[in-house]
Amino acid sequence: MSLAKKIEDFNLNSESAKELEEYKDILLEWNQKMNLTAITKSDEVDIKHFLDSLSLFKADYLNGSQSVIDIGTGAGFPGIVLKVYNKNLKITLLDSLNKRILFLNEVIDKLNLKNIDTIHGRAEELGRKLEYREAFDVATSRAVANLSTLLEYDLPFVKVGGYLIAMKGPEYEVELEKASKAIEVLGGKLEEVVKIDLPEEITHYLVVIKKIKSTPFKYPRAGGKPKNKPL
Ligand SMILES: C[S@@+](CC[C@H](N)C(=O)[O-])C[C@H]1O[C@@H](n2cnc3c(N)ncnc32)[C@H](O)[C@@H]1O
Repeated sequence: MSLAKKIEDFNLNSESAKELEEYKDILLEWNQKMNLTAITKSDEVDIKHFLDSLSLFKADYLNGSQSVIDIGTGAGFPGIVLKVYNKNLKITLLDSLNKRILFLNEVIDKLNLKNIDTIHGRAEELGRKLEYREAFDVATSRAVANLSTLLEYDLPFVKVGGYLIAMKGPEYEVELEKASKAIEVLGGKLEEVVKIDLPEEITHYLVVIKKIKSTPFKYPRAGGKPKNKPL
């Protein structure tokens, strides 16, 4: 099945489809020299990286010109794919591993993407900086941390009235239960959970948290606490 066929639901235009093919070529080439993804078959990249990232458009939060920060973006999932699909989005890609940032800069350059930045650093440190604090309409993360930890990493970046969209597997229900205190303390409210069915019987969930009040300044906590001692 071609990429175009698999993603026909999304009405991807030919320019975006070409960009995704080029992105895949760069990803698989760089992946031979550095560890960017465990997914190395072209077809698998289409489904598990591209289609999965595009699934964020199934929820109605990214169809305008929102500012979006993708926290723990790794090789650019979902952030680069969001930009390729909706050129109006203002995207910031954040990751704590500099070699991944170098890769992302190369992709941005080769695909000639505009209005997209990269930041190298740890979410729990950058989220305390005024220039990033409550500066984004939407934060996204896939495969970065359990939900309680993720809330402390991501919600400080989100404007009041904005959203965190966490891409999760079937374990999301247990994570949500454990995260009820973190959601409240950090200024969030569960908005909805969107079920995503991908080919090959893969099911994912978008856990959407709305930011309803400012995150208290003592969060995110220092010293690895968000990860080691989740709220
Ligand atoms: C398993 S990878 C997932 C990458 C990508 N989101 C994906 O789904 O393919 C997790 C990424 O999060 C980054 N990361 C983990 N903790 C982080 C933190 N506290 N701040 C920033 N980046 C972090 C790692 O460097 C890594 O690139």
